[in-house]
Amino acid sequence: MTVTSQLAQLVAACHWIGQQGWAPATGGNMSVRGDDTICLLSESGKDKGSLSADDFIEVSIATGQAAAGRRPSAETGLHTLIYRLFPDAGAVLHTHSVNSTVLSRVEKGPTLLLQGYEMQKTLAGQHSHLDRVAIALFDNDQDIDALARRIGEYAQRQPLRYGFLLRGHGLTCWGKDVQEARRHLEGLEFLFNCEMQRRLLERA
Ligand SMILES: CSC[C@@H](O)[C@@H](O)C(=O)COP(=O)(O)O
Ligand SMILES: [Zn+2]
Repeated sequence: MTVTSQLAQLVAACHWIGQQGWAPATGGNMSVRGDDTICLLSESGKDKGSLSADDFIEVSIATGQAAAGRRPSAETGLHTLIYRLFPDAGAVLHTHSVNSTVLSRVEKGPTLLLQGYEMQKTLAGQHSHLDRVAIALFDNDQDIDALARRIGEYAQRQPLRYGFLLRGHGLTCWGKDVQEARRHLEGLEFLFNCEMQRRLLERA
């Protein structure tokens, strides 16, 4: 698949994310891999629900640098980290849904455990609701380089799959291409919604 067609799919995914209410008030950022060395990343501060292909900036995966005069996402360092850690990652989606923002604060442990849900099978390689899927959770940080270092160190010690939650901030997830990243996002958001409601009802 060409980068041009992946970018067209990413733009469509951004519009869909906006319609879901998962990128309010310019929140969120999205990217697609160009090749081993560059990715195309959303420009900082734009409404991610109404982006066009021109709003994506070429960024070096090694350095996070973009061409002079354009400002890629404030969270560039998280996208480039994912492309460096996972050579198979072809697209990264970061969103600010209410469920991911709240659940990531309610869960105090290092991972959000998902088990017992048929929809776990929306995640690549998952075949049974009986298996446990652990979504990593990190405390938020305005220092993105420090946050990226912390996530990188975690990935050296234990598996980091599908995506991670930042406490009180949102979800960052990826896939081998835009289609898979979008399926992971939709599947995880569905599972977060279920988990929120289950926790609320079981408390009552
Ligand atoms: C709108 S506040 C959220 C931002 O600080 C950030 O978390 C975010 O997701 C969007 O930043 P951006 O620089 O536009 O990619
Ligand atoms: Zn964000």
